Amino acid sequence: MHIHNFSKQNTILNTFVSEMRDVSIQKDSMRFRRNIERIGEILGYELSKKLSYKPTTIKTPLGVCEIEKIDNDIVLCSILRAGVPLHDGLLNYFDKAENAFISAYRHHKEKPESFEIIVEYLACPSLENKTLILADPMLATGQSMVATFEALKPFGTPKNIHLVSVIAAQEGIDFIENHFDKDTHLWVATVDEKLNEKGYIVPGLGDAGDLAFGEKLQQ
Ligand SMILES: O=P(O)(O)OC[C@H]1O[C@H](OP(=O)(O)OP(=O)(O)O)[C@H](O)[C@@H]1O
Ligand SMILES: O=c1cc[nH]c(=O)[nH]1
Ligand SMILES: [Mg+2]
Repeated sequence: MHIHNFSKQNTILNTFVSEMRDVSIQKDSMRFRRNIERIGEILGYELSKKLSYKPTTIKTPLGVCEIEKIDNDIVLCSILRAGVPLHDGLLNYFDKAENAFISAYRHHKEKPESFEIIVEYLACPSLENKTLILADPMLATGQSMVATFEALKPFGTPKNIHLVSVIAAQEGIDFIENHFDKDTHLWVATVDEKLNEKGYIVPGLGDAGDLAFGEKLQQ
């Protein structure tokens, strides 16, 4: 897997991530969602450098010019709920992309540290020979990403796959590397060192879905 971790470069991306982490700022849910969206825009721009391009002739009022334009059929798939603002950011740039949505949530069994991933809702176009961008801001254990990928398999085989996250745990990256093809790209704003006993990323930011959309009752 090709891992693109942008945290070592000094850019405004780190400011957006820091606002999402900061307990004195992150409770402003509009800013939290907007920061995920802005990160989606930046990572979308970065991943566009790995797409295929073809020369296109553009007619202006004064003449013609040759411009290299994206040649990929993109399907943008995000994992509900926290994936929604990241989806919006990516769709701001890949405005012609087809879209897929999948629900994946942690169902806690008797103990808080034991959970399974429940996939229920799935709406997806054909993925055959397309470029799949799979977006979820948090890559913790990696189980949601892998469960999503498995659920998408009946929809066809994508030509290339790009995974987009805001914060990943190294453990989650190690897990998904065993399930995705080695040509897969992971675009991530930052990588954190560990997970706690409940599978939350440390230092991380807490529960991204709750911060973006409010707390939910446990199922
Ligand atoms: O890598 P994993 O260990 O699978 O964890 C990551 C998942 O956890 C979060 O979703 P969550 O289950 O909190 O759902 P929500 O977005 O509805 O809050 C996040 O958006 C990922 O989907
Ligand atoms: O740290 C984590 C792990 C999973 N989901 C989140 O929202 N945060
Ligand atoms: Mg959540």
